[in-house]
Amino acid sequence: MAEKVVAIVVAAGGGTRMGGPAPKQFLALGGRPILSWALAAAQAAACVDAIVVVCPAGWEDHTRRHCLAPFGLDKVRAVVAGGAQRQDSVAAGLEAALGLGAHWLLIHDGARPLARPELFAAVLEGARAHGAAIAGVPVVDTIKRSADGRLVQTTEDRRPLWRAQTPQGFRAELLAQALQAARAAGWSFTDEAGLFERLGREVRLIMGRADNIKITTPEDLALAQALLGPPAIRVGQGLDYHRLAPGRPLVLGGVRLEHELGLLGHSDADVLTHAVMDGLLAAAGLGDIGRLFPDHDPAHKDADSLVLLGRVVALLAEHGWRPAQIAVTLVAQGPKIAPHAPAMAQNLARVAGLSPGQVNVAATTTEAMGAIGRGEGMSALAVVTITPLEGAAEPAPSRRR
Ligand SMILES: Nc1ccn([C@@H]2O[C@H](COP(=O)(O)OP(=O)(O)OP(=O)(O)O)[C@@H](O)[C@H]2O)c(=O)n1
Ligand SMILES: C[C@](O)(CO)[C@H](O)COP(=O)(O)O
Repeated sequence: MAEKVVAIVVAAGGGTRMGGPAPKQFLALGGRPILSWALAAAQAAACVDAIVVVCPAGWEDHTRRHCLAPFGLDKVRAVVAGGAQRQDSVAAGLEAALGLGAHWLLIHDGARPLARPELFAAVLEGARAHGAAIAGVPVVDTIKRSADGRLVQTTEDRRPLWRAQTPQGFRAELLAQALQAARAAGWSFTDEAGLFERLGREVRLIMGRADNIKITTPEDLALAQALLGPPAIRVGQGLDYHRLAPGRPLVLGGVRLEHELGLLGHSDADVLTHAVMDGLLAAAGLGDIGRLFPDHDPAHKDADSLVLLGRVVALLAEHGWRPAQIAVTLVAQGPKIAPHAPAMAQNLARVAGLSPGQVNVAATTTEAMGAIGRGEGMSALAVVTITPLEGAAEPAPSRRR
């Protein structure tokens, strides 16, 4: 039977050097939590069989909802609470990993979002050969020593110096022994390899990459953002039709218009808002409103479509997206839409979290051609853009005011 490889992603630190509204691993980078990127790298590494996530105590639910659920991380088998020191967090992750039958461990910082999946494989290979291996990069700057942070004492020889990164790979039983020895002796280390060195064990260096940065300060966040490139924009199109019938209200963009006919449908049949919802769902790759709000579900009978739009916007947010711009055109022979278009745009903007300038409502007739021209119905076509949601960290359990 193949030996089991478990990645332990440690994300239980407080992020004190970063500051901010939540521990840094929950802050948004490119529209999604930093931790989710680190987990995605472990997930994408073919050599990793399972992942254990270590988060701050009290953040388990937040971690599951915001860092796991939206990202299809199906290798994650456990979310456990860490401790005050990194070592305690690794120990908590180790216990869960041993419970999963781990033979090999790859410890990775939840604060290193840009690690490449192939680095996991390279470190594992090094660990298999030597019992322990870590990613690292040679120091490239000239290194000065200063006792007081003002005056230089000496210039160090940088040639033997490396900057340690993660992943760090270990035979599981060796790491368990090392942690036990450290606990007994009261040793404390900023990385797991330090324990091995102290025990006189061999640790193999594997060439990492300079861009595998650990996000520690606000400057690192800006650098990581620059390395990721500009935020993605996605485009979606939505198209909807409804028949006109007597005895029905005519609601368009949440505005009720005086008209002898209204649109027929299971909900309030707000064709304009329906097209916008379909556009948003299409842009996020989340299907369409028929799938989300089936017309046989009594819960949606006569539903206010602006409320449904609110639910679509919330669903997008769960997947790390927010609306960026909405352009929607109503095709109707009458009544005259132009006087009401600003109020419709305002309604859509309010619910989508946009400013009115980011929403355009236009209308056209078919010059009396076809069914719509004969006043039998209306249609609407929306083109929308969405962008990654920034500041995805929700109000934090431990820092909620
Ligand atoms: N008690 C701790 C401390 C750190 N870590 C994790 O170890 C990684 C590297 O640590 P560091 O960058 O020092 O994170 P913080 O401890 O959060 O940062 P700070 O020292 O600024 O508070 C991070 O993913 C961090 O969440 C952890 O799991 N448990
Ligand atoms: C493990 C590590 O990321 C390797 O660079 C680093 O040692 C963590 O140290 P920190 O002092 O907790 O930032």
